[in-house]
Amino acid sequence: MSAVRIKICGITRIEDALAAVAAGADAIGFVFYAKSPRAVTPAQARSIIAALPPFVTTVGLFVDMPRAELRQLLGEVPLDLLQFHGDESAEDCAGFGRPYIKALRVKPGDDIAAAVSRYPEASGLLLDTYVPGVPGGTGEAFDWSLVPQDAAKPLILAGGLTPDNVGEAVRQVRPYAVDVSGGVEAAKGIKDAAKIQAFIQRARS
Ligand SMILES: O=C(O)c1ccccc1N[C@@H]1O[C@H](COP(=O)(O)O)[C@@H](O)[C@H]1O
Repeated sequence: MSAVRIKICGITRIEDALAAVAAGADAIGFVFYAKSPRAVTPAQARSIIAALPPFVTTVGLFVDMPRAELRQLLGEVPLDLLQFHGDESAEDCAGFGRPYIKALRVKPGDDIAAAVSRYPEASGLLLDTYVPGVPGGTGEAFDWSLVPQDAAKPLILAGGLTPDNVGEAVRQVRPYAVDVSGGVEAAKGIKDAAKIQAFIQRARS
């Protein structure tokens, strides 16, 4: 089995992006959702991306952004992959000329395999925790036993992951990738380089 891929999300500063890459992250994520404490402007994201070395996937996170606004943003920021984290349908996610992943917010009793089948064009599905009224970035984990072992798409595990629980999460779920935001922060929107290092080392050990 290949090594689990790792995305560090909610990057707002060049130094945090470089710390993530130096620690071995495969992807970094930018939150384009104004209500998030980790929100960045297109200009901020562009200047962080300009500082990156090659072969780092840049991901833009959106929550029900109007199509015209998203199209304009994609003309301004060189994003490799789109992460739809709201109530977008498969049609809402398509037609932007970029691969995408769709976040599913998981709650007890959910049939994740059935939800995956609703997004046949997605590159993968990201599993986050359902918390009423909050689209994501809650720092809460869900019941990992709900994750199917034979999903039709690569699964990215998210929601409340930390350096302390990511090793067990990877052992139990065997996801394609893991995604973290709050678990590697010193404060909202500010990453902690030591936590990023510990997270990546434990995810892959
Ligand atoms: O990070 C945010 O503020 C955010 C806002 C709106 C939607 C998603 C958001 N973050 C994503 O949520 C998951 C889990 O985050 P955490 O590790 O539990 O803090 C992750 O994919 C973040 O990218």
